[in-house]
Amino acid sequence: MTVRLAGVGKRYGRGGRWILRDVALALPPGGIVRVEGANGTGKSTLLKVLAGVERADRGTVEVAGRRAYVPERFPPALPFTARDYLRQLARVRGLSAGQGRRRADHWLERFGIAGYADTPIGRLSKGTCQKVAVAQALLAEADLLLLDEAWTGLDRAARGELDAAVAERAAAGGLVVFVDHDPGRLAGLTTAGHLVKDGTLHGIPVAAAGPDGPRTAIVVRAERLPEHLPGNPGRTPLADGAVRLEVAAAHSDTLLRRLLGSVPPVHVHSVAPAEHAEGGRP
Ligand SMILES: Nc1ncnc2c1ncn2[C@@H]1O[C@H](COP(=O)(O)OP(=O)(O)OP(=O)(O)O)[C@@H](O)[C@H]1O
Repeated sequence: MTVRLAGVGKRYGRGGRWILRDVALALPPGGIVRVEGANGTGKSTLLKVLAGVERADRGTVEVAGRRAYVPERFPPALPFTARDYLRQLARVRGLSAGQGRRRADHWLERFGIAGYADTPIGRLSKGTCQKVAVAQALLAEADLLLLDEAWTGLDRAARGELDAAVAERAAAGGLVVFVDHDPGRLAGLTTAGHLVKDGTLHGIPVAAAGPDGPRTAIVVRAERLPEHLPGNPGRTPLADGAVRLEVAAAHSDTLLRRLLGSVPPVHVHSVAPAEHAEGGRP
């Protein structure tokens, strides 16, 4: 398990109201978990406890591995440029200077903000600042990624990138726990859901991409395919050297985005519903 909570209670200040009263939670690696609930019920509090930025007042909190967290409110007036901030954070997380540089540049590029890399964070627009907040968490490649309304304020392209990044993290064995008020967020990718109510968690159904649901086949040709791909597609080598990837349709957009952004490049030959795909279904 990446996360195991038992009997967790949290209140702010001695004698304060118990926000979380009795939370039990066990989450294995490789999942995407939705946390929902009405305003003020304790969703952010739960994520803070998971992130280790707030301590539980009772119960046990076990988290295996490295954590990264996008808080609901990102402190915007930091005395760094976006690039320096990301590099600093990478260093704090134990990455080498070279790795930090590469990952900072990678995420600045993916979120379309490389042009703002040398701008002090305090002068960035709200949405650009949010992209930096998201990038600092993603560059850690953490075992537990916590996203508190991380999509808020992002433009459409960045929301898609974040969706893809979440799918990639889960495909690589990471656990992602997110709070978002959009009920459709990561629909089809989410593996479990919990409602926070009256200080406890209640399991809720999620529209997971079932093994019997629609699938998409993508035929590609590449010198080298990335090891981890969103949705863990099945890979079938074809006679002409191409590879047929088959994935749950809900993952196909994120998989395509990942393939199109791959280095070395991946050439996409066809995309089709699996039953009509080139090469047929195995
Ligand atoms: N630092 C704090 N000090 C005191 N009370 C706090 C603090 N942070 C949160 N609270 C209170 O704890 C309760 C739960 O807040 P929390 O932010 O966890 O809820 P939420 O479900 O994430 O809400 P929202 O959907 O509005 O973001 C609220 O009543 C809030 O006022």
